[in-house]
Amino acid sequence: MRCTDLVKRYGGREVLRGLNLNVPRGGVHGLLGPNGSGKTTSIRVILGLTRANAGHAEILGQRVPEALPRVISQVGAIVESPKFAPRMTGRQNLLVLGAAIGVDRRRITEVLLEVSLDDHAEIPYRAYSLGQRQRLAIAATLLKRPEVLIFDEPTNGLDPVGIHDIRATMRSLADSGRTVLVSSHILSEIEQIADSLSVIVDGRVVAESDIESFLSGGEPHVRIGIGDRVEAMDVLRRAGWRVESGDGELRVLPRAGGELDPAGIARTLGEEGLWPSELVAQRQSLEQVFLELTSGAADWKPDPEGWR
Ligand SMILES: Nc1ncnc2c1ncn2[C@@H]1O[C@H](COP(=O)(O)OP(=O)(O)OP(=O)(O)O)[C@@H](O)[C@H]1O
Repeated sequence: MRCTDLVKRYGGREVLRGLNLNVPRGGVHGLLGPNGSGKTTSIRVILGLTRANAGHAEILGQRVPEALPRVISQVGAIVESPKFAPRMTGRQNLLVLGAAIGVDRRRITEVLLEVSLDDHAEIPYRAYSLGQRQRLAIAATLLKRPEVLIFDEPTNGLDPVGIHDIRATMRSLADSGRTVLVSSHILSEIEQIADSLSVIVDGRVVAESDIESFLSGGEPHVRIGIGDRVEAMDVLRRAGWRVESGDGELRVLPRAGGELDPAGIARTLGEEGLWPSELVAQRQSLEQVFLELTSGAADWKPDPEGWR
C-alpha cells in the first residue's frame, strides 16, 4: 500500500497534510500516531471510504478509489465495530455473511480455526468477550481470502488476554503471507507486533522504518551533508568524534560522555576548509520523541525534514 502527498480537509481544517506512506508487502506494518494525528482518516482514504482533496493512494499497485472494484476483494478491513446478530452463534453469523458473498461451510470452519474461535463457534454472539467479538470480526474479513488486512486500533478496550489473542492472530495472518496494516497510538503495542512502522504526527508521516532501526537507530546525533565525506570523516574522527557514513550523509555521534556539540563539529570541519551543505542536530531518539508527543510532556513540534 502506498499513499502519496495525501491532503484531506474537514471544513477549513487540514487533517492530512501531504501524507506519504509506504507499506511493504507481507508482514505487519504499524501506523503509529497520537490520537487525532490522522490514522483513521488515512485508512479511510486507502479504503475509499472518504476522498482525499489531493494526492492519491494505491493498494496492490492499483489506484484507489478509481480501481477499488478491482482490488476490494483482496482487502479485508475492520475500521468500525461490525454488526453481528446477538442471539446467533459465531458460526451462524459467519454463515449469513458467507452466504451473501458465496462462500461455503468449509470456509467458515477454516476462518474460525484461523482466529482460534473454533472452540466457541456454537456460543451466541452476545456471550462473547470483547476479544472474541473482535476475532469474529477478523474471521468475517477473512471469508473472501484477502491478501491485505487493515485494522484500525484493533485492541482498543480489550483486556490483556484479548489483546494477546488479537496480536497472535495478526502475527499468524502475516506469517501466512498476508500484509497486515494496523494502527495504534501505543508504541509498545506496535513494537510487539509490527515488523515495520510509519509514525504519523499531525497529518504527516514523520518517520518510516523497520522496528529495529526505529528503536535503535535513533540515537542522538548530528547529520551532515558534505561533498567530501571521506575527508570529513577522517577529520572528525581525528578530533575524537564517532562518525558513521550512510545514505549520502555522515552521522556524528557525541564523544564518549560528551555533548552533541554541532558548533564544535562545524568549527572542526571549517578549520580544515570543509564546509557542510547541511548540518542538523537530532537530539532525541525517535522513540523518545514519540513518547513525549503522546504523553504530552513536550510542547515540541517535529521538524519532519530533520529526522526522516
Ligand atoms: N468526519 C470528520 N469531520 C470533521 N473532522 C474529522 C472527521 N473525521 C476526523 N476528523 C478530525 O480529523 C483529525 C484526525 O482524525 P483521525 O480519526 O484520522 O485521527 P486518529 O489518528 O485516527 O485518532 P484516534 O486515535 O483518536 O482515532 C481529528 O482532529 C478529527 O477530529
